[in-house]
Amino acid sequence: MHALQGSLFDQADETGLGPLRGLRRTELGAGAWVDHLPGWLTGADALFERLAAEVPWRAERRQMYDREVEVPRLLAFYGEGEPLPHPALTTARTALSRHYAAELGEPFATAGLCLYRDGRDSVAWHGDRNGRSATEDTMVAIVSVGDPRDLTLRPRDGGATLLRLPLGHGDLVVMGGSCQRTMEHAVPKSARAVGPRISVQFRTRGVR
Ligand SMILES: O=C(O)CCC(=O)C(=O)O
Ligand SMILES: [Fe+2]
Repeated sequence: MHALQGSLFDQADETGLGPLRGLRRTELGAGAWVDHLPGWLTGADALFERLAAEVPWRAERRQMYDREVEVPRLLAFYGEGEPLPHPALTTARTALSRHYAAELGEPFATAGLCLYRDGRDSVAWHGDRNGRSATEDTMVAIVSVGDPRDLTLRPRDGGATLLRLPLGHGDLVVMGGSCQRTMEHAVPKSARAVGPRISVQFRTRGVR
């Protein structure tokens, strides 16, 4: 289940991290920004396979008006202090906490994981606004492995999509500043035939 089709290029056995100095920032206005670094991870195939096989993925249901619907992706969550499901994720979190220490003022603490099984899985427009992120600046750092999917961003108070970032195998994206309050993000469904993708979101304490 959820196996990678072998179409991806990165066959290194060990998952590793490149330097973060290649990060490029895009300002979105109103204090929101996005940092992007394609191909941060090497050996991303190995990470994908381990996560797909070993994370206790959960299907969730949510109330939508008068009916209960299946959330269109599988989920897992690792709270503060819980061991992460792959050592490369621990290394990644440490590297991100160090890189952003001065600007963020606190470490990344939790990891949310999503598994998009195919192009029908998605996440609808939203901000990660549960907790302090509803009122304070924060950062959400996302590591993406598996088939590429677009992350789209638009202003929360209306308006067209400002940015469409193709997130590929081993890529890093960081949403920062006011992004969770002033912008919304989504991973739209794809009509193309796409294989599975796993997203790992690192957040600070008290932010979901
Ligand atoms: O799949 C992604 O990279 C985004 C997931 C997301 O926005 C969320 O879980 O809050
Ligand atoms: Fe989100």
